Amino acid sequence: MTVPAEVAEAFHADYVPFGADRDATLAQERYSLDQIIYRSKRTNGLLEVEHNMEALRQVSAAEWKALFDLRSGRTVFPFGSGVWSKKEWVLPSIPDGDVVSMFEGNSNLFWAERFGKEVLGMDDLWVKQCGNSHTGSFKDLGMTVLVSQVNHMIKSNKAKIKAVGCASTGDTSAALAAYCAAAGIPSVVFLPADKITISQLVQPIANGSIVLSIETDFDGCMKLIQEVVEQYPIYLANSMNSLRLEGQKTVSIEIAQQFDWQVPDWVIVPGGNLGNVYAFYKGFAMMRDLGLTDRLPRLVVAQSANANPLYLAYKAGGYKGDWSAYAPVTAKKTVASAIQIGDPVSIHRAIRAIDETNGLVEQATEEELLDAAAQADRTGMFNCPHTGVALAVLMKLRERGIIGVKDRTVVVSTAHGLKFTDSKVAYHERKIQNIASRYANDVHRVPASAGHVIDLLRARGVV
Ligand SMILES: Cc1ncc(COP(=O)(O)O)c(C=O)c1O
Ligand SMILES: N[C@@H](CCOP(=O)(O)O)C(=O)O
Repeated sequence: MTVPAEVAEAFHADYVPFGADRDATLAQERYSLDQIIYRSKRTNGLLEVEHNMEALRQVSAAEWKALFDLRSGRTVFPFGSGVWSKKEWVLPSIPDGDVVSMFEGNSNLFWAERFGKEVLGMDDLWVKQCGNSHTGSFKDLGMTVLVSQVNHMIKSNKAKIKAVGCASTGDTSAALAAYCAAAGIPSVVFLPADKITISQLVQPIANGSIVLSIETDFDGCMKLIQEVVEQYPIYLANSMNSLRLEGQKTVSIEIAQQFDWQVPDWVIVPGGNLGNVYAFYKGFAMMRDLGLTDRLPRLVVAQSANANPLYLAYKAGGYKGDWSAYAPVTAKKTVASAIQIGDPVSIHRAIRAIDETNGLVEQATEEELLDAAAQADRTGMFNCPHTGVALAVLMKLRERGIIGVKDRTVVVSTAHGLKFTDSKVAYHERKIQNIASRYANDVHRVPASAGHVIDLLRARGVV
């Protein structure tokens, strides 16, 4: 299956202000993706990548499904990538040769059979393993798109870019560093000093980034990078840049694809800077609008109780559509360090995603998220703390009967647990203050004698 050239010619995307689909006056403002611009000149709000949907409708839903199914997971560059298998819906105009891809996406949709059945009484629970990827988090999905576009702009002399930069709690920086290194483009990462894990820190170091450890928190780094990119030829790689979301939205398309083009009832996404939940919404909405699916799932944002500005606004009225109480917070320390964010850049995008999907917001305390991650690990997963937040939220929503026994539910695992071993080890060693470590598993140190070994195994009931 190929798209006829005369149809493909019309595929095109531009930047428009966020909200332009609802306000015709905003829709008049429009920029090429080859321009360096992150905010609307009129509203100062964020931008949105808008596709020529009429052109995409010239291909039927059945043809799109067949095309995506044919390409995914194969070796033809760049279409074997989970992201680039949907190239026409992502960056239709970029030449294939300018794409910087590590064949990201196509991640496992894990059937959480034991956790679902034994802990929650559910048999249709799935975990989308976005951390099983090149740099160990979902950020690869967005970064392949952003760095490809930068590569294209540099190669075709369309813009003056000397480096690509981001503020990061550790995962965006890892992805940026790797994709830039692959393309031979310099990168700069702004990291909050002592607030990311050692495994995350070593990633941009190894990939040759300029690594800044800044004496502030993530929100402080985010403000700084915005100041710097305004004045110098450094291109911004945070999800504030809507190119990132074009890649991240493909994960919802991939989930539907993995369910033979069925939409789940619920998708639970850990939220920090809040770009990802909007990317999920965009992907699901695009599939529905092009007729591949017939509905949207209900999206749940799962926040750490120590970094919960969206949750507070939801409780204060967001649940009935009144978000006026929203205010940034100062994020407190959480083991879910990648979502230790108090002033999320994509707040309005997240609100849109929740309102449009009849979604909701819930939070998890440190103990709840650590226990949930450990309990699920006992059934074969190896969860990062952010996935722990999403799992703890799922447990709460099940207990309250909001998520039903039969509901098809997807928990989004956003990073690999191996990037967060410090807190996992501390949990099992019962070394986290005020945490009971109810699901801790001890390491048994024994003398090197068969007698001691057998005594231990007997005590544990396995001999
Ligand atoms: C592992 C992990 N989970 C979840 C998130 C939250 O994603 P978002 O910032 O798009 O809400 C991030 C980054 O913010 C992350 O690195
Ligand atoms: N968790 C993120 C925070 C920045 O998010 P972004 O999606 O806006 O880049 C990280 O890993 O840095």
